[in-house]
Amino acid sequence: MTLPQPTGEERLEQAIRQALGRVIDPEIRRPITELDMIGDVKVVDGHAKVALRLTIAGCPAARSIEQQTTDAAASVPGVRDVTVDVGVMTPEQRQRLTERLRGGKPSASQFSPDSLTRVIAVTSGKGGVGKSTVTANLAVALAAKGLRVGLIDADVFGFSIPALLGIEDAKPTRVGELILPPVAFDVKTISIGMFVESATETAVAWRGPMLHRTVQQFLTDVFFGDLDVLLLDLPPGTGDVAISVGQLLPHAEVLVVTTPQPAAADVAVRSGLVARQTGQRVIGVVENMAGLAQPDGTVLELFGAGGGDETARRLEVPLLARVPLSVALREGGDVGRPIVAEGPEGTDAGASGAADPAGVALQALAERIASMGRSLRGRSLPFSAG
Ligand SMILES: Nc1ncnc2c1ncn2[C@@H]1O[C@H](COP(=O)(O)OP(=O)(O)OP(=O)(O)O)[C@@H](O)[C@H]1O
Repeated sequence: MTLPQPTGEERLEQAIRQALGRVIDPEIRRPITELDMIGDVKVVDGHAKVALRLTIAGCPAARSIEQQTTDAAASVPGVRDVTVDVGVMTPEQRQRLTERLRGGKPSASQFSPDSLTRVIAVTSGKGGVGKSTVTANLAVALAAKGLRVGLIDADVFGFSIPALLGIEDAKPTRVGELILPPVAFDVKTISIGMFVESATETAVAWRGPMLHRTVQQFLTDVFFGDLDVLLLDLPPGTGDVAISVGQLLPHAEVLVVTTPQPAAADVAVRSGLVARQTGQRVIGVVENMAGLAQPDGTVLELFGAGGGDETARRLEVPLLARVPLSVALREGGDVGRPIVAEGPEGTDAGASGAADPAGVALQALAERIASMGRSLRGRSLPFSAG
């Protein structure tokens, strides 16, 4: 028996589907063919017609997906021109997609102790010590090393992460019950700030249970996909969010950011101790705003010295980095371009030819954290008895 051979046009249609497998949805970060976003593909006399189903109407990535679909189909030899019919998924198709993305599991935290993702919460005793700046740079530096990184900005009092990453106007896309986090510098980012109506409306007035539900929702309904590292920028101090995160992510590792001021060590130590009480493991301390090198070679210790060492000593953990005061670091934050995104050349201080010491220290911090591997505490290990 001979099987019917595909016609030339059927072969072209298959080749187009294959080429479309290279188009990645920028928010979900999977090939559009895997997401059932491609419907019929037809070729007649070299004219290709591709049905593209967007996840939602008004999808912010629509233009780019349509263009990439056209380009991919047009790249197939034998295709003369391409028409892309853009439509939107039906509610049933969207439901199937969200189920698939959840891996068939019911709505539950994606970051249970058994997940393969390292969860690192960044905390500080008080505000303004540069916790968000350190977190944003750490996330971008880890992503630049090829790790898959997610970042939750849970700092209700000063959700500064979107601005630090240059996405202050980004709004997450909703696909059914799933929320797709905006991506900046390869970091999937979600922030409480993306859910308040205007910059002047703040979430500060939110009460504990509402904050708890929001953090819980971030962990269940935001589609992060497979991550190597999830960073959380906590509000300063030991308030409701820190406690909720402690309850929801008891296996998280904790990084404490403090300044060199010895007097700040008390509150920094306290934030580490509260994290510890919920079962989390403090992995180290970062001293930020350390001495500023002067042109004459001296170091200006604007905020004193010793706070990082003191905090690390009292928490019995290593001081992982000392990040100096840096105009370039502050400016990078102001324009939404983290200093580590510039790479070693970008942190170049110009005339002196020396890389910016804050950028170097943050890169080294990322290096050190990546090399620590993930904690296996609280995780059930595979056991084989034979
Ligand atoms: N090493 C540094 N050198 C110079 N400026 C810095 C440094 N670290 C942070 N800053 C600046 O200090 C200010 C406060 O930083 P940031 O918002 O990161 O602090 P924070 O601890 O997250 O504050 P909060 O928790 O209160 O929101 C910002 O303007 C930031 O650019």
